[in-house]
Amino acid sequence: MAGLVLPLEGASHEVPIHRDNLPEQFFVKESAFGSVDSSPPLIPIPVIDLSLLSSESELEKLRSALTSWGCFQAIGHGISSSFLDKVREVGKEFFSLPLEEKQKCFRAARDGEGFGSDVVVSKEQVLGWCNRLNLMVFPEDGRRLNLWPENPNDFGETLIEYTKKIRSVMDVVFEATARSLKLEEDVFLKHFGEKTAMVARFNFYPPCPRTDKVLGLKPHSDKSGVTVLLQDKEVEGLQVFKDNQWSRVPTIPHALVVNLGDQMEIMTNGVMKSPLHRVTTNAEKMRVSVAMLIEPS
Ligand SMILES: O=C(O)CCC(=O)C(=O)O
Ligand SMILES: [Fe+2]
Repeated sequence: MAGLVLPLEGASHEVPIHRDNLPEQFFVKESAFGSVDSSPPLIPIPVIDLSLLSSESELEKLRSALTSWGCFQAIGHGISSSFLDKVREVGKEFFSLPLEEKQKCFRAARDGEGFGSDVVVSKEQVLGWCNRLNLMVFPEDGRRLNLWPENPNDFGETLIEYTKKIRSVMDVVFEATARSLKLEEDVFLKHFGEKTAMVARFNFYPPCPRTDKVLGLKPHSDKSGVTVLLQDKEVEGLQVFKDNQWSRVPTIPHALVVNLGDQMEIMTNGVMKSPLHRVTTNAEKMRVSVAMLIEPS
């Protein structure tokens, strides 16, 4: 529902929202997954150097990460830090445009693509403090360019370049994942080939006046095969649920967070995990992340 973009826009540009008048729909109810401000310990998710995956020890780290956490921070992926900065930057530039400009990319009701906040399906629904821009980036003939921002003017070329680079990174990860499980090297690659669907999701979390009650994204697992996430360079927020507690995912500016989605958990009969994760809010700073959701064909 496009109109719901407005309260969040107000927080960053227009009518300031005060602690006392935040709509209740944003308040998280207590759940089995603990409260919002549970100050989780910083148990870092594993870090895997993709350039070392020819070694047995790094491969074993990968296997252990995917079967216990279902996610890891990938370094040594070959994408330059300056290009990762550029990807974050075009996202930030788009989100900081006036609402009239962003409206050109608005998501229509019942459409998954375009710019907007949570799709509202029930009155009871708790809303996330997040605006998102979803765009299909692969296959090429699936791109709906009318929803792609024209401003900043290098948005499109940057996203296309990023898509290519993420596809190459994923080829390495899929091949190594298969080897780590002692399976045929192409067992995953052949499910994520030419017919793979890839969606880019730019998440934008404005500063929030009630960090104690409101989440950027509620606990969820991704429905994708695999998600590759570029976190904000400075502002932390992502948390992963493991062993009955939330762990913070520290920001490593040049790393990509790889997390498995439900379809990989199903394809591997639960040997690999699709982790539950959530995003907290920040009172002073906005946060941007860019998720690439990769679906098996
Ligand atoms: O913003 C983040 O760190 C996580 C985003 C996420 O979980 C998602 O887009 O599904
Ligand atoms: Fe997610």
